[in-house]
Amino acid sequence: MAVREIAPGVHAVGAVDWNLRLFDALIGTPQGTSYNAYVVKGSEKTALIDTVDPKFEEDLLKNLMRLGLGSLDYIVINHAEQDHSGTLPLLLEMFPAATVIADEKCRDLLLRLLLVPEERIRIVKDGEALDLGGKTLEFMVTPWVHWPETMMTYEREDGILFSCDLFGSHLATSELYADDFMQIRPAAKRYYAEIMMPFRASVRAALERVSALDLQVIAPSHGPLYRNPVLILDAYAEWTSDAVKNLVLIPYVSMHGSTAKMVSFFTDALIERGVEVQPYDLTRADLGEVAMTAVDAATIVFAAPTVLFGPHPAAVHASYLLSILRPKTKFVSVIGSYGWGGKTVQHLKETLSHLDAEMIEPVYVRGYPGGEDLAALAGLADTIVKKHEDVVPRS
Ligand SMILES: Cc1cc2nc3c(=O)[nH]c(=O)nc-3n(C[C@H](O)[C@H](O)[C@H](O)COP(=O)(O)O)c2cc1C
Repeated sequence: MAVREIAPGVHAVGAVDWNLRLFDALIGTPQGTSYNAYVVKGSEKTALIDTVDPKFEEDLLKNLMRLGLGSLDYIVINHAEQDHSGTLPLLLEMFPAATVIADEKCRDLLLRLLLVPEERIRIVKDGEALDLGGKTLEFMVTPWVHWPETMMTYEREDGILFSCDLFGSHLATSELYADDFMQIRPAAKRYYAEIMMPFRASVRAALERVSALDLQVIAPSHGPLYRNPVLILDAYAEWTSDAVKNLVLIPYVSMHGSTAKMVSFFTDALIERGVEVQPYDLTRADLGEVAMTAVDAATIVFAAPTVLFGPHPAAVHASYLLSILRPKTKFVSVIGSYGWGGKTVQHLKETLSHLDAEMIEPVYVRGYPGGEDLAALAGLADTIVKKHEDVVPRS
């Protein structure tokens, strides 16, 4: 990514990863990503805010050269994850006078993850400020806005918040700003679902602090920047709120069509009752989209057949992933088909019990669903409608 000016003396110097398709060896990134880093140059001192994934160290170094930076006084590390901190060891070699600025927990992680020499790190506390000469950096320690050590940096004079992973999106684009928010929104929501959703309470607390700032620009560490911050702040307020939609998410898998028949009937039954439904066939679904739907869904119903005495492995993977992403879903249930016996329902119930959601009695049937089985599914749809009446505001 070319060097871009955000305000006088403040530049974006990060890199775009156009081709990344899997992040953390776990989540799909169909639109690539970027690793954003920023230079803030005061009249006295110069700071680099975050670095880039080590795969892109050359891009960062070139950008620093293009800015004509002969020296760096500070390298602020908001987050110790290697996609933001990984180039630090090289930078410390190249800029021997630079001091690393980090909070205490980040210091501990930098020592362990990157073997950074302890004497190069200066610890800052929440609310502490660093004067670069006409540019003041204020540090906001926001634990569990992804990892335990996460921090944000606010540049007071220009009203720029370097929010690190908060408000990020995995989106490779040549645009510096997310001016067309509706175009960016799905990528921002996907990022929230995959990265931030497990920490909804901490994110909400951070959101309150951020909303009180005089904000001109939000500059996250992935994806485009926001120079109209209210749009992303409003979206986050909605996603992190307790409100759910009249929506049922159905992740399902079926080998020979019995569970698929149940899903098809159940989907229609919910639609007929005025409930929005989103089924995903787990053999081909993008789990990022499943997670995005889980951001709003009042109910999740897992649908899986029994394979070797337990749930089909595709359902094991997806249910475990959803249980650790911790959506605000209020109700869960299980449907599916078996041949002779096993522990599918117990297994999925146990996994889904990690969500703070009420379990509605599963409908688990032997073989291909007959009339009574379909009636039981219609009953489940009726129950869901009633449950939703209590938690979904009427429009
Ligand atoms: C590889 C394989 C393993 C199976 N293991 C079990 C099992 O351990 N217990 C059981 O009750 N049924 C088992 N079944 C039978 C299926 O659960 C049953 O046929 C079910 O109706 C399949 O649902 P589906 O058509 O949605 O795939 C197995 C089927 C297959 C293909």
